[in-house]
Amino acid sequence: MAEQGTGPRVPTVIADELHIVYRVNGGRTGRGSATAALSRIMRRREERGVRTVHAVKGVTFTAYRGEAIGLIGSNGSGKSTLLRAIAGLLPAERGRVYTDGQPSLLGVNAALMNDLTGERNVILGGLAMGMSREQIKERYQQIVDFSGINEKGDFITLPMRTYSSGMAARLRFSIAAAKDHDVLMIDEALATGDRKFQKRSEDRIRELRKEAGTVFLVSHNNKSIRDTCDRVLWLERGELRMDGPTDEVLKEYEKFTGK
Ligand SMILES: Nc1ncnc2c1ncn2[C@@H]1O[C@H](COP(=O)(O)OP(=O)(O)OP(=O)(O)O)[C@@H](O)[C@H]1O
Repeated sequence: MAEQGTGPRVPTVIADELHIVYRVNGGRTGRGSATAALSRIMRRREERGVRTVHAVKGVTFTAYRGEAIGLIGSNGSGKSTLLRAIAGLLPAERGRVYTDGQPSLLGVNAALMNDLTGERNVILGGLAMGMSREQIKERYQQIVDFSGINEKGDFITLPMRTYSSGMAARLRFSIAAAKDHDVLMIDEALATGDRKFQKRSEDRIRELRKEAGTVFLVSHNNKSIRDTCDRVLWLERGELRMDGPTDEVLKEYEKFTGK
């Protein structure tokens, strides 16, 4: 847990017995192998209805100001779903999420516009985060420098669709990191950057924590989690399997994954 100096610990996110269920209409694929088609015919009655995916099952935890919390677990274990629920983008089926302020979710799919230039996207992203035009103007150069987008030429004036996935992820992270957040949630953003950029982002995450926010980081990179987080939540099949100090949880997780 984070060392918070003096004073009581301030909760920023509370998940209380949280359940998230997706509902998928029909769920028929329309295409696929002959076996898939056959099993579709056999199951067609059930498939006409709504199918459900119970992605988060009874998760309970409290996050405090100043903590950087890693979210780990196998593919499909519910990490992104949990973050989306904390951000208020998905309704709870049962249970509740309480947050202090509006959490910002920075995902690899964060909504920037591919046809706009990097420059315009910095403005768009800044406005979307609630910054004023003046604040964006003030921090514009800092955002571009942090992203390193212009290190290999004047890319910031080109449309984002011309960026590699790593470059786009760097710009998204840089925009989000320019603001001080009460609760910042980062979904795999660091995984796509190169090592030098990862280092820079990790330093910025540490700074954001010092500025008294809470940071959540979803990553399959145990090193990133180790270098950045002091606490880890491990989800498996939608259930919270472990919640504790990074070293303890990663030790068990590495046993589980056989690393
Ligand atoms: N929009 C959706 N509609 C229906 N089911 C979904 C949707 N998004 C995710 N799921 C399902 O919810 C479960 C949890 O998915 P989620 O994306 O939260 O996992 P994750 O731990 O972030 O996975 P990964 O590590 O692969 O990114 C999975 O079974 C997935 O198939």
